Amino acid sequence: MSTGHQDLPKDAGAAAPAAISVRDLRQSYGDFEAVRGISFDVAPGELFALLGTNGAGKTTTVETLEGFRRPASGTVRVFGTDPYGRPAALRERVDAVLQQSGVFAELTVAETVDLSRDLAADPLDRDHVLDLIGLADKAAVAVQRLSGGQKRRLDLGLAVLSRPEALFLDEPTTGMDPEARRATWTLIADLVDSGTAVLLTTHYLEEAERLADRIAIMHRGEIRVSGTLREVVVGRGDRIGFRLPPDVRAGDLPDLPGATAAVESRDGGAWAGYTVLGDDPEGRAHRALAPLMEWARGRGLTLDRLELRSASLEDVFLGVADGAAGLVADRPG
Ligand SMILES: Nc1ncnc2c1ncn2[C@@H]1O[C@H](COP(=O)(O)OP(=O)(O)OP(=O)(O)O)[C@@H](O)[C@H]1O
Repeated sequence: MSTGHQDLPKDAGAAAPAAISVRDLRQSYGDFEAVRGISFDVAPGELFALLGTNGAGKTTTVETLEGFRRPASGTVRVFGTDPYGRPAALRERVDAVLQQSGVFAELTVAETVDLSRDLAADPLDRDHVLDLIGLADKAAVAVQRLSGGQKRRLDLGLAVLSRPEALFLDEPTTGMDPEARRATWTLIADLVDSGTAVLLTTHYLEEAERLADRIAIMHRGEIRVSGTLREVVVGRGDRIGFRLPPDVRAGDLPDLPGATAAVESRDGGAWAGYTVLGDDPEGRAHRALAPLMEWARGRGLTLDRLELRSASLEDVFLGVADGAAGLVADRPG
């Protein structure tokens, strides 16, 4: 079995040595620089989500870590080893679900699993793998007759059956229905709990919110934002919203501490929205809400559909895509 982590190279001073390490990575296709100096680490038992706009450089980064591309400059290491050329020492410890699946279309699901099991040192049982990916009833079906989502589940099963210590997942749930996606999240979370280091790319922000210990958002080859989910959303403020009461105009809305107000038309009505920023992320929403309620009480108003929420990962992502990432905390660099 290859899941023991005790023989990892020691990294003096660090609590957990990085399983995956990227430093100042640059990659080019001809004259075009697709990855422009990015750095991050992923520890054993940690899931790091690499998010980003189309063409941001995520797949290029994952392919470099997988050993398919040599860095133009900078270094990448997986368990302290240069992955370029896919050295044998890493092949037993690392697996991946890449965007292009490499399975044979004519083989059955069971034959495909068996083929991968033959290559692994201490693989999971075939039936266990099929149960994990919800394809037990498709064991005798040819891969070419699976749906797109089922093929993706098979790809994931092939990647996890070798019990990898590091796993690269490049958009692993694309094409899956919501139930299969949730089952896949459980499978991935269990792997992380067992100590696997996972690098995930996804366009499903909810997937990153559910699974990621840390997140980075790439745009045009650079990491624009990184940190824990809390760290990346906190800089974009909390949101207070309600339906603008009849006879109240934008100019009548009260000033709230640390907040800016806006009125927008939506669902055929006018809505008031405050963005609450401030040095005290834990208490700032309470401090803004209290005078708002006081104002409403003083005017005898009810604030219909009143909502208070933190900024979402989507708010942060859209800010990055707009080039407005300057508001957000913790840029590497
Ligand atoms: N083989 C290639 N030759 C030339 N340019 C390429 C090649 N592969 C990728 N690129 C370009 O490099 C940039 C980064 O591509 P990459 O696939 O890494 O992005 P991505 O973040 O994974 O995008 P997506 O979210 O759309 O999958 C894009 O502008 C892409 O057009």
